[in-house]
Parts: sequence; structure tokens; C-alpha cells
Amino acid sequence: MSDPVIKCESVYKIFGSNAKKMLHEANGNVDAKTFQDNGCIVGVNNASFEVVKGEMLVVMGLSGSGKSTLLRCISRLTDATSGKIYIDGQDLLTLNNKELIELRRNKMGMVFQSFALLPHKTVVENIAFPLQIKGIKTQDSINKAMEMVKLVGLDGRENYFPRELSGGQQQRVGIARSLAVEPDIWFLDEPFSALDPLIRKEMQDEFLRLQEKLQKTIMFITHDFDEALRLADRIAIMKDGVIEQLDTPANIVLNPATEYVRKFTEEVPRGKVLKIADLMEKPETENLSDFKVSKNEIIENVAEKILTQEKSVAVTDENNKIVGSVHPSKIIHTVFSREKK
Ligand SMILES: Nc1ncnc2c1ncn2[C@@H]1O[C@H](COP(=O)(O)OP(=O)(O)OP(=O)(O)O)[C@@H](O)[C@H]1O
Repeated sequence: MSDPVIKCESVYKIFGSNAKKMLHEANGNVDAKTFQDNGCIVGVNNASFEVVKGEMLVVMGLSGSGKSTLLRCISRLTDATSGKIYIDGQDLLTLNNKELIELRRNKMGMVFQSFALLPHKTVVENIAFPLQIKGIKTQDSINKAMEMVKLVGLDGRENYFPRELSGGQQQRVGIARSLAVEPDIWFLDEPFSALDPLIRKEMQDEFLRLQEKLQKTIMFITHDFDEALRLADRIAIMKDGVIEQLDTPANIVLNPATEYVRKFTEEVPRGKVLKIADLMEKPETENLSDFKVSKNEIIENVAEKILTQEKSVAVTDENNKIVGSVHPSKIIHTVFSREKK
């Protein structure tokens, strides 16, 4: 595995005037209720994890679970009460103001739910603006902004004002503006939540397409589990500031670590989420059906075909090599079982 781009070690963020003292006295045993009774709010409670280059970590949880606070600590919009945060191996808390501004300007991009576009500037001017702040010449910034306009599929609308665009289009401008500065690390805080479901799905598809191309290191916040499942390489599920589980979507659905996570995943249609690779077994050498299936297929797309086979089906990789097998009964068990842990 490559070196982590983002690394958190026992990060706490406690709000309240005697936060540091209480945290010290708690000795690593932070209980949200006890803290609250003593005038402190627990935002993030002992978060430790890494995000590697090109990975998309989706942070999910209900309102107030600490998602934004965690992101704000990592982008140092707020200071963590305790713990270590490293960006590309550099200790974030040791940076002075100047270094922090440089880091934010050159390495980090942020997109928030409110599009925060400048109303009196056109699409292309909005996107070029942060480049001009960086000192890039006007014409160069416009050229770069036009590239971004194309990337997010808004060509032809570059001279429109924000008020002349739909919500989805405005959000694309927000994304293009953030991408224009070519951040390595991208923080997105509920970027699609103001959009209606159809446009939201389109934006998710577009976002996946962009990420395929750009391979940014991303932390993406959502409270929509479907969105998390569609986008994430890994998902962190938060509750009361604690990361209850951080794992691949398949593991979260198949092996929930806590009762809370299990409840979250209970209604998830497994066939839509899991791939053949998530449930294949060792390759059988004999007694296989003639039908083969790719390990990357979503179960729902191939279930019907597999269920008509009597024997196990061979599972192949990208080079058509057999890497596993799956028995029809496994499909039935996975898609329809709702066992309680
Ligand atoms: N500046 C602050 N002062 C005091 N408490 C705060 C502050 N910011 C956040 N909190 C508290 O920290 C907890 C986590 O808030 P946070 O905004 O991180 O949650 P969230 O999961 O992002 O919620 P949402 O989905 O509603 O945005 C909440 O209890 C919140 O009230």
C-alpha cells in the first residue's frame, strides 16, 4: 500500500471552555453524555485512520455525528483538541499561518453544500477567480477555467451568470472552481445534498467519471447511505463523534462491526451493492457450469443468469483468467438473508 496522504492519530475535537482539561482527565475514555453534563460537546472522539493516494473515503453518519468537524480538523479550519494529523507526512499542527495558507491554496480543494458562487461574475470568471488570487495572469486563468468548464460539461454556458443556471449546474461550477487549482486532496462536504434526486444521481455519475480520470485523494461527507455506497472506496460511519466502522462498502454491508452499523445497512439491497468478487470462493477445478462471470459484475446484473445454473459458476478477472467460483445458493443466501448478528 502506498504512503498515506491523510493520516489521523487519536484525533479529538471537544467544544467547550474546559475541553482540554476534561479530555486530559478522561484519559482516553471520552463519554459524550458525561462531557455534555459538564458543558462540553464531543465533536470527534478518538479518530484514527489513513487515506491513501487516489482513494475516496466517504464519511457518513446522521446529523450531528461529527462528520463536518472531522473534515474541519483535517483541513485545519478548526484546531483539533488533541491528536496528530499528517498531510503527506507533514504534521499539520506544526505549520505556521503562512505554510497553512500555502497548503490550502496549492494542495487542498474544498467544496461545500452551499455553492458560494460570486453572483456578479460569470461561470468562467467564477472558476478563474481562485487562480487569479494565486497570482496567475488573467488570460491564463481564463484558459484554465475554460478547460474546467469543458471537464464538468458546461461548455456553452461559460458566460452565464449563476442565477441563470440550475442547482446542478451551479454545483458543477463549484466543483470546476475547486478543481481549477489542481488540488491533490479534495474535501467535499455534502456537495450534492441541495440537488433533487435525479440531478444528484447525474452528478454522482459525473463525479465518479472525473475521479476515474483525476485520481484525487478525497474525503467526501454525506448522510445518504446510497450515495456513500455508490461513491466510496471505503466508508467511515460515525456516531456521536466516534468512527464506528471504517471499511469497504462490501464489508460494511456483509460484516457490520457494531449494532449501529448493522441497523444502517439493514435495508440495503445487497444485490445492488456487492460484486461477485465480494462473495466468490476458491476456484473449483471441476464440476463448473459453462457459464462464466466477471468478478467485477454487480450481483444484481448477473443473478438471474447464475440462478439458472445448477453447478458453480467460474469467476474470471480482467484477463479472463479463472480466479474463483460462485455457487447459485451463495447468491440466494447473500441477496435474501437478513440474519441478525
Ligand atoms: N462550533 C461549535 N461549537 C459547539 N459545538 C459544535 C460546534 N460545531 C459543531 N458542534 C457540535 O459538534 C457535533 C458534531 O457536529 P458536526 O457539524 O460535525 O456534525 P455533522 O455530522 O457534520 O452534522 P450535519 O450532517 O448536520 O452537518 C454536534 O453535536 C454539534 O452540535
